[in-house]
Amino acid sequence: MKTFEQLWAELTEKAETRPEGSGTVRQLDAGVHAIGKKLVEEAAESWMAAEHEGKERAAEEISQLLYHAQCLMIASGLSLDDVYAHL
Ligand SMILES: N=c1c2ncn([C@@H]3O[C@H](COP(=O)(O)OP(=O)(O)OP(=O)(O)O)[C@@H](O)[C@H]3O)c2ncn1[C@@H]1O[C@H](COP(=O)(O)O)[C@@H](O)[C@H]1O
Repeated sequence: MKTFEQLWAELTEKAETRPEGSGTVRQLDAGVHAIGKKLVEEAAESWMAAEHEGKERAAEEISQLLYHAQCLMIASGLSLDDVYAHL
């Protein structure tokens, strides 16, 4: 298990070091447009899971939504503080 901040630290490190076989590096290389599409897909899957598939599936889909939101932030050059400033 990891927190939002721990995942962020892991993903920003991967973006910098670009380890072989990292799905995150692949996502980032695909760019903002491709990541944005994935984010929307995960948002829809989160909605469907929450409405029809129960808590466990909803939690799983929402975790993927958060992962792709972080990828979009990194690909857009945003920091956590840039986003937290609006919360
Ligand atoms: N939390 C996640 C995470 N959530 C979602 N995903 C990606 O999102 C996909 C889920 O999308 P779908 O449900 O649509 O599944 P899919 O259709 O099989 O996926 P695609 O074919 O569309 O890629 C997964 O296949 C992963 O590619 C994630 N990929 C990585 N992480 C974490 O990110 C960290 C770094 O990962 P790597 O960069 O791969 O080392 C690790 O801690 C991972 O646990």
